[in-house]
Amino acid sequence: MSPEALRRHCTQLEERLFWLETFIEGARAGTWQWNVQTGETRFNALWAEMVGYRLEELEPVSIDTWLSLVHPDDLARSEAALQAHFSGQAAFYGCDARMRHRDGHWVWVRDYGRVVTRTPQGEPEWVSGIHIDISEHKATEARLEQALEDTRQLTRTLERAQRIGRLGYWRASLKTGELFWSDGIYDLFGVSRADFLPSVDAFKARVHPDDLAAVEACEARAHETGVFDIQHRILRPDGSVRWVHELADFEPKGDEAVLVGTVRDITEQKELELRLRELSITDELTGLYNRRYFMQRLREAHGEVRRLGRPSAVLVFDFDHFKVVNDSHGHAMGDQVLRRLGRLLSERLRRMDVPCRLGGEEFAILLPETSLEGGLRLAEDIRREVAALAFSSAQHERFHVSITCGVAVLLASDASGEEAIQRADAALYRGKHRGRNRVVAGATAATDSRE
Ligand SMILES: Nc1nc2c(ncn2[C@@H]2O[C@H](COP(=O)(O)OP(=O)(O)OP(=O)(O)O)[C@@H](O)[C@H]2O)c(=O)[nH]1
Repeated sequence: MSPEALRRHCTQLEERLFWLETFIEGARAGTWQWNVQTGETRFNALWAEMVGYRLEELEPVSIDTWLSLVHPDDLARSEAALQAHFSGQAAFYGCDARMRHRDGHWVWVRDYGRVVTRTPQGEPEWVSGIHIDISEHKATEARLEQALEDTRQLTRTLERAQRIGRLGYWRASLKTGELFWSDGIYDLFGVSRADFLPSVDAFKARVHPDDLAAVEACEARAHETGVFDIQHRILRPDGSVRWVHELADFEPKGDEAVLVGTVRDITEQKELELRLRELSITDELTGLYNRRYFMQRLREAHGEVRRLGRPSAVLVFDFDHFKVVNDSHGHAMGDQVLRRLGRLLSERLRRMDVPCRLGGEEFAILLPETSLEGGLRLAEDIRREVAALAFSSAQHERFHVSITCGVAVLLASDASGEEAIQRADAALYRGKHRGRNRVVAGATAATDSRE
């Protein structure tokens, strides 16, 4: 090489060295070189600075300098990474390790390196690498990990609390129909995460058909009131029915209508509530409605007659000579007769009819959408069927019973529904006088002549 070429080459080398140093400084990288065979080691000033020393203070440096500063728990990892590289398994050596700072705290370094020369036998000889201080990054990572763990813990607590409270939470986009369910809701709906993809439509398909209109009305109302609050039934795939309470409000998100809410299993509470309601309107002995409920329905029916002209009839009847039944066959037998009548009425009347035990051995039936003629026909049927019942006393004596029944219709001109009861009662009284076991029509505006 000519002296001129040599000078150019040297200048180029110097230039490259200069730039290399700027890269290293810019990266705040500590550099190391290590002769694996002799243990000779070289560090740059930044390597020492990273752990709070000036390079001179660490002299004489060797591989032991590194070994004395690295965290004992990280040594094995570093050793394994080195071996992986030496054996050719890994193209580079790379390991995160802690080094003790002069102040006593630990500095996290990312350590990269690679074999530069090998012995004629192929053993690694010179290895070089760099240290980058990643303490800040590690601290952020630790904070993130802690935050993640806190979130996991919170989620576990939330899920547990929800399980205990039989509560699930959901998020529905009414615009796209997308729906998110928490785990608890899958259990509540009796479906598995694997086979069921929640969506607003899929949810509605699980709502009890009788409650769907109410759920949709509640959804429509929610757009105005901002609140979605409804109790309804759901049908599970196994055919069972559960009651749920949904409570939600809107979360404004772009132009999407997003409802966020909770769902709670209230089946037991609802069944108890329905049972209590049933008990509060039922006569214990006969299973028919009680007087209080009957009067309430009578008021409603009277309102409908007035407002809509919808006709309703009432039957009032009691047993004939019931005292004799009690006296001859015992009070328990009398009760049995009353229960049998309860069964007969429950079996033969329409769902909309309201049979009730007014008290003692006196009964009434409200027949919505029924004329006087219709009421009289039904009363006659019941009278006949009661008369056909055969009872057998404890002493095996067979006996029959009969009823006398008064029938009246609710009139728009009545001040209250009770006036119809009074007319039916008056007809019943006349029936008793005429010899019992009969049906008598009460007065109506059109049939006053029957009085
Ligand atoms: N076993 C039983 N008897 C009852 C019950 N409530 C009322 N009674 C009886 O029903 C009878 C009603 O008697 P009365 O009002 O004189 O009427 P009745 O004997 O049916 O005679 P008429 O109605 O005039 O045909 C009384 O003996 C009551 O004790 C009840 O819950 N169970």
